[in-house]
Amino acid sequence: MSHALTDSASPSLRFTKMQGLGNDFVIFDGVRQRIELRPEAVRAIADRHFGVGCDQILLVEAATSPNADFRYRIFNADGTEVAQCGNGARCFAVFVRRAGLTNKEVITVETQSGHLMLHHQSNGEITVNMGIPQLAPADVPFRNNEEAPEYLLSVGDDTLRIAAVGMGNPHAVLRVSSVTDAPVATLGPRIETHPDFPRHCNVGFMEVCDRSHVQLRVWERGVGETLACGSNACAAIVAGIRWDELDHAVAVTLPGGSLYIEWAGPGQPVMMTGPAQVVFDGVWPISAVLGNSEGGS
Ligand SMILES: N[C@@H](CCC[C@H](N)C(=O)O)C(=O)O
Repeated sequence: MSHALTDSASPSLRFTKMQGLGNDFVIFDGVRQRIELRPEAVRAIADRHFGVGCDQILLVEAATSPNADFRYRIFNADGTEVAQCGNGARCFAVFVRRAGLTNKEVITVETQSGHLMLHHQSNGEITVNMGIPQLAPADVPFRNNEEAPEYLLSVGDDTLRIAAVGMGNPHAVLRVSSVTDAPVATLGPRIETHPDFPRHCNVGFMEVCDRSHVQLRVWERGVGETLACGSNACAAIVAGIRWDELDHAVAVTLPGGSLYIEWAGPGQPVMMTGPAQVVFDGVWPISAVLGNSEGGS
């Protein structure tokens, strides 16, 4: 039997639609349902016209290591599996408590980029320890011989100044004088797929308002422009601090709302605080992916 997406008990899967600053997710409980997500299933569910519609799908599973509470997997709308998602991490934290999978206030979760710690705050927001940023080019990964706060990147006839930062996933960050006029849709995909980023990258266009406030728009790898990207917001603040243009605690205004990011400096983890909200619960028919009414073959 070959399934694009399977559930041992029924031909449908329960999901919860959530959003963190408008970066939206379909979240599946893979602890209580047996789920295998293949790229064509991800694309069908994420489709905004023929599916549920989302930027990423999150699959919550039982932990595989004893020092974690859960494992969670992240899939971009184009079907690719990726290692990190800041807004998704906050939604995951709300999801597991609401689903009755845990009542802990501090949750440790395994991801492909390592363990993350998530703290529920008394005001309902979530703080995520996003880990220590990767600054060595090979770790981003980015093709350059030496580590530097800024690199030159040739894109067509232009030479851009960018930062390359790993947050468990790869990021480029550029300064712009105005996020409103930033060429996100034109330059974003060219930097995303630039050969100097061998695994492609998420691209942030950052306007520094003052040392404790920036505005940011993000072209996300595997999605396009989203209303917010938590991991790129972390990368942007790391870049801005390394350029000595920002203090160590910064408010980041994205099209979908604001995050608060703190970073003490190299070797220290980035802390991200922001909201996460449930939009609705739903049921996805497996036949919608398989193209038949049986839910299997
Ligand atoms: N929206 C996320 C990032 C999701 C993954 C990213 N598109 C990638 O391919 O690395 C966030 O909030 O961090």
